Amino acid sequence: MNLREKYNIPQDAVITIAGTVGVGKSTITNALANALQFRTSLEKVDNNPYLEKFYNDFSRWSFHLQIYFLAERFKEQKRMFEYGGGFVQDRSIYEDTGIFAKMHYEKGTMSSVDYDTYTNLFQSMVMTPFFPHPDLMIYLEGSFDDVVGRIKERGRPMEQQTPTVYWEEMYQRYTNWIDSFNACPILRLNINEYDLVNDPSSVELILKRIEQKFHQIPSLSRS
Ligand SMILES: Nc1ncnc2c1ncn2[C@@H]1O[C@H](COP(=O)(O)OP(=O)(O)O)[C@@H](O)[C@H]1O
Ligand SMILES: Nc1ncnc2c1ncn2[C@H]1C[C@H](O)[C@@H](COP(=O)(O)O)O1
Repeated sequence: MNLREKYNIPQDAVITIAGTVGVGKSTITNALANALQFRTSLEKVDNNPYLEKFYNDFSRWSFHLQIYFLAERFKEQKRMFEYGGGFVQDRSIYEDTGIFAKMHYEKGTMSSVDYDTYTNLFQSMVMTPFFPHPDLMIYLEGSFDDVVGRIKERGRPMEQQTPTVYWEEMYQRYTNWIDSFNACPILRLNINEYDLVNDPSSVELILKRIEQKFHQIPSLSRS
């Protein structure tokens, strides 16, 4: 019996991983997909033509970057549902608008015209009854110091040069955003509850939590 069967996780499930930058989404995405024999939908940082420019000049590039991310995530969304599920996704599409676009608009690094254009596009593409939502969102949370420690340890130059207040603002926004998120069921996971880097077998603790969550919600407990 494989781990997916052991923990009664449907083979067509789509699980999305949410949480602030550096909290550990990519790490858990790969570990869960590997354990479940699911495909991954990864956020590609290296080939992003706007990301570095954006970190150098938020005002100049924030709109371009949001449009780019929206297009990429929408393509990925389509791919996941065309395959008939069986995916773990690194970051949900909801964070782009609920966290990033909103934050840049409210902080003055995206104009109101650009923000309106972006949110109209987002709403007509995503927030419609025709858009399939994930079966489960795993929301990763941890202390701000741990998260910033991980950003430093990972060492992406564009993130190192970004002032800590940027990560603080984002961290606060995530904390508020998740409390009112309701587009799909949520499993909250504290990053101190598992350690995929030093103890790969801790993926089973996470699978157990997913199984319990799927059981609590009748619409998720298909097999
Ligand atoms: N359980 C863990 N313990 C220690 N370090 C971790 C753990 N999970 C992830 N990391 C490290 O934290 C950094 C950020 O993780 P990553 O998965 O890239 O985060 P995200 O995708 O959320 O930005 C990486 O250097 C990664 O190796
Ligand atoms: N929608 C976004 N707007 C601005 N920046 C974003 C967005 N989505 C991701 N990012 C940035 C944040 C990080 O620097 C990289 C990758 O994110 P990570 O949380 O490390 O996977 O892209």
